Amino acid sequence: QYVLALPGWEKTKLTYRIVNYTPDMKQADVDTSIQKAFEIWSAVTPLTFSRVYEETADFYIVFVTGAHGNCPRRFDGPLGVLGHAFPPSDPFRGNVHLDDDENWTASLVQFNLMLVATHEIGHALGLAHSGDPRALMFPNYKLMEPIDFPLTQDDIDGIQAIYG
Ligand SMILES: O=C1CC=C(NS(=O)(=O)c2ccc(-c3ccccc3)cc2)CC1=O
Ligand SMILES: [Zn+2]
Repeated sequence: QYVLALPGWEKTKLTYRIVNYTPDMKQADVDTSIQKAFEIWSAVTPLTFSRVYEETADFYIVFVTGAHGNCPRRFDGPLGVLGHAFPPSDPFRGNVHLDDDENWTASLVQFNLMLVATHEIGHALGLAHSGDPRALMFPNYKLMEPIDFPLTQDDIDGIQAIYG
């Protein structure tokens, strides 16, 4: 009986750690933005995400710039790529890196952390980019109105194809 290599995580109870903070925002706003980003995905999947503080976690939210640690990818200074994350099939899975050469906000001013974090967490859960310009997994950042943007059906179809 072969084990199906699911493109997603093999468990539904997942944990995340906020490793460091950006100087652009109040720490409480970072906490809230990240929590909401995870909630968006847990609302449409059987997945749950709980925050841990010291021990190992499934997801690490890290603010970094340029070349960072042993990460195979590097950032490009202000603008350009805002973040990157690794799919569940990748040995770096769970790492969600945000480019701290960007200006991070909790408002409509770019770049809204919750928006970008939701996109990157979508990747970390196994989603690729979407062709739907309204989708959260669309490759280009654009501010969504209103700020409590809903997932599009395209995003929901994508994540439910993996976690059903
Ligand atoms: O794998 C990649 C490669 C390039 C990326 N570009 S980005 O960091 O500028 C980015 C682009 C779009 C978004 C986004 C799109 C729709 C809604 C919310 C965010 C977030 C980040 C993001 C990414 O995850
Ligand atoms: Zn990285």
